[in-house]
Parts: sequence; structure tokens; C-alpha cells
Amino acid sequence: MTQILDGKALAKTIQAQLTAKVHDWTPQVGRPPGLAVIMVGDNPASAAYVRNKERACDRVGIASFGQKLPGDTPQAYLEGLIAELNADERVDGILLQLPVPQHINDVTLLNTIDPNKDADGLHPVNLGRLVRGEPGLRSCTPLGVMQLLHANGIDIAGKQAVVIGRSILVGKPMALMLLEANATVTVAHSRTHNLSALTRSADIVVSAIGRSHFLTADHIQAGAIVVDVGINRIETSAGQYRLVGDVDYEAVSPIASAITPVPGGVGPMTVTMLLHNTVLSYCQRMPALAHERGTLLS
Ligand SMILES: Nc1nc2c(c(=O)[nH]1)N[C@@H](CN(C=O)c1ccc(C(=O)N[C@@H](CCC(=O)O)C(=O)O)cc1)CN2
Repeated sequence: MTQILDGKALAKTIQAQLTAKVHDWTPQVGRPPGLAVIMVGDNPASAAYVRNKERACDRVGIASFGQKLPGDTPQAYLEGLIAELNADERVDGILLQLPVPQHINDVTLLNTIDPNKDADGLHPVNLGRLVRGEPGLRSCTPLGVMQLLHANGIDIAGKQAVVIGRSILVGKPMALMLLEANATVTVAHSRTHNLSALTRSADIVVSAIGRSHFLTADHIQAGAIVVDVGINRIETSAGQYRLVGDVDYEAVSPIASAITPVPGGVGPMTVTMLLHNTVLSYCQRMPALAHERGTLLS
């Protein structure tokens, strides 16, 4: 029987645990944790993700300091806004929703965020901490994948893992987290030769390339663990939109020993790890919670 790695259910469990902690800690600290999500422009998918993040914050008891800005907002304004949020004591986490419009230099902006408030774990200091195996704020999607594997009892040590995709948001931190968990990791990308031979030799395949139904049964060996990070919208014959992953789920799930669905797999874990990172940053910044650090994820 193929194990379905249910991100929706795990996200619910972790969010309930975070809610209980935030409920206990808010009176001790005198304020709730705070998250500022900055969104520039009106990309409809981004707007939906930001709404989901704000709703999730509400459920858990995290205060939102969101800023939705017009698509022509100048870079200098955004740098000023991040400087203000860095200095704002009520804000524990800051996130720049990606992608940003073309005239914005997202790397410069991400580097401006205080590393101790970097809820997305994308600042060079936090990525550097990950490379060095030091504690720090970790990128939400790969952290969510690691939690999903861990919570489902999947042992990573010694396994051959292939990560498809080399983005800073997912592919590179994913490879580092799997390596940290003692997997033997290969990163594949658009220039990789003979991808299917590589993925067929893998015990764990993580796909983060953003191409619908790209990974077929030919790419997977029997018993592999398949993690689908892709979120692709395709038009149905009825003219409606449907969300699919990078993996041809119908063809691959009978072969795999475990697989994440789309929707309901990695996506809900991304949002939950953002909440986790905000609460972790709150814990690390508030002296009253010093003894609680390290108790967030079991
Ligand atoms: N600053 C960031 N920008 C972006 C990130 C990110 O982690 N940080 N990731 C993606 C978008 N994203 C979060 O921002 C995200 C995408 C999808 C989901 C999710 O829960 N998906 C659901 C389905 C939702 C739907 O029906 O549309 C699922 O897979 O079940 C959460 C977060 C790019 N930008």
C-alpha cells in the first residue's frame, strides 16, 4: 500500500500545537507574535497565498502587519519599509512574497531583512547557518518537506535522494536539509543529462521544477518516496483551472512507497512552517521565553 503523505492533516496538527503555545505565551510576553507579509503588485496566485497566510496567522493568534503595495512601488520605498519593520518591536517575522515585479531587485530586499526576523529563511545569514549545520530560521517549503517525512516515520539517513530544481526558495535548501539528515544527495536541473536514469536510482525524489505532470512512472523505481513540490495551474477541458503537481500522480502513486498529493501535500506545510518560524523568532527574541527555545517541533 502506498503511504499518502498528508500535509493538510499534519499542518492542522502542528497549527493546533502552535496555537496552544501562542495562547500560553502571549500573556507572559505582553504581546502576540507578529508577522509582516509584504506583497508588491496584484499577481492573483500570490494574493491568494498571502490571504491564506493571514488567515492562518489569525487562527494561531499571530498578529499580521501585512503591506499590500501597488506594482509600481519603488525599490527605495520597499527598502525603507523593511528598515521600519526591522525596528518594529511588535514584528518577529518579515516575508517578501515572491515573485516581485521585474523592476524590483528581490535579492537586495531579502538581504535587507534582519536575519533574526527572516521568516522565510532566505537571508544569506540563515542560508549560511544551514550550510554550516547551525541552528537558524530555515526555508519554509523544504522545512515542511522534512517535517512531513519525519512525522510519517520515513528514515532518511543513508538514502539516495535526488532533488530536481536548484532554486534558492526550494531546491538548494532542500538538498542541504536532506544532507543534514544524512542522505546522499544529488541536485538535478534543466541541464542534467539522462534525468530518468538518475531519478530511477533514487530512494527519495523531490521535484521542484514547476512543470505539470513532468515526472512519470518511467522516472521512479519501485518503492521510492516521491515528494511533489510543484504547484501548477492547468486549464481543464471545461475551461476551469485545476491545481496539479510536477508528478503524474495517477501513474506514479502505484509504484511509490510514499507520495505527497497536490493539493494537500507540501503546500499546507509551507504555510505552517512560516507560522512556526514566526513563533520561533518570537521565542528567540523574547527573554521571557528563553527556556522554551527548541520545544517547538518535536
Ligand atoms: N516569499 C515566498 N514566496 C513564495 C513562496 C514562499 O515560500 N515564500 N512559495 C510559493 C507560494 N506559496 C507561499 O508563498 C504557497 C503556495 C501554495 C500553498 C498551498 O497551500 N497550496 C495548496 C493549494 C492552494 C490552492 O488551492 O491554490 C496545496 O498545495 O494544497 C502555500 C504556499 C511562491 N512564493
